[in-house]
Amino acid sequence: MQEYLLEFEQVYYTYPGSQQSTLNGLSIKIPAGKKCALIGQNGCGKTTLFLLANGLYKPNSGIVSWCGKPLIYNRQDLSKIRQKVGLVFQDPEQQIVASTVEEDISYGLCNLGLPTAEIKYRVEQVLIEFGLTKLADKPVHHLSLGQKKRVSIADVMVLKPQLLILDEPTAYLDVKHTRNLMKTLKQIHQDGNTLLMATHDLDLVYRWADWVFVMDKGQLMLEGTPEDVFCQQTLLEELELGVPLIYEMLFDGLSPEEEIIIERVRQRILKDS
Ligand SMILES: Nc1ncnc2c1ncn2[C@@H]1O[C@H](COP(=O)(O)OP(=O)(O)OP(=O)(O)O)[C@@H](O)[C@H]1O
Repeated sequence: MQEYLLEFEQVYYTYPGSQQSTLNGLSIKIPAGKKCALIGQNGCGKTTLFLLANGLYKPNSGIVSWCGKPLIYNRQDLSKIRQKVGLVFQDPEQQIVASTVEEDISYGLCNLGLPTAEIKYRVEQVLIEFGLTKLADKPVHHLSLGQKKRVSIADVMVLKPQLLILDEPTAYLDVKHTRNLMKTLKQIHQDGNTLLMATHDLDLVYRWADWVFVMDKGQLMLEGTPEDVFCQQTLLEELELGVPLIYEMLFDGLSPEEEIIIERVRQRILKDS
């Protein structure tokens, strides 16, 4: 039976001072062990969902649960949920707090009050895993954007979250750094973690995700495997989201011969992902 890590049930959220609610009865369940993608227009509420997911914001009404238990908004429980739900912001500058890479990665562990030897061990492991050992003593503000993104994921992964949430992780990255990042995420998933990524890159969603959520105006409109979701061309066009390039071609009225070739390409994309 499918287990769910994080669940939102009829969640409403309005930013203080705002006239309009951002989440409008959002119900969504994040399945354990999957690579989930979250798509939706700018401003539909993806980042807001993430900020409620790890307890940074509290719903005005509705329930946010972790492994079937509603979150309790006290200091102790929030500290626990923030270890289980790791949130990587779109802009690494929002996340990086210390002056060197090593200090930055150890920051969260120091806050947890772990023994020095354990902090040292875990930081060393993560530096190796993320290929950051050579950069350990480097000032963070000397790093490239791709390196900063890697550090911001390492900052979160060192806390061993069960669910890693990434807000547009490939934004502004070039092809090489996007590929490296996707390799890193593949490894994180193979290590048994659940991933939830917001992105506007539908081709990436098609290649990478095994479950897709579609949001609009603070609500969940559609969910399913990439194949099931991207078949819903009419709805996706209504939501002004479009479809991955390969589906655009398939929907484009191909000749039977062309259809066979595109279908082969589609199978190849899925095989390589
Ligand atoms: N601090 C805030 N105060 C008031 N309104 C906010 C605040 N942060 C976000 N909003 C509003 O909430 C809505 C949802 O924003 P959110 O950042 O969650 O969208 P998003 O789906 O992540 O967008 P994008 O794809 O552009 O990142 C937008 O209308 C935004 O203007």
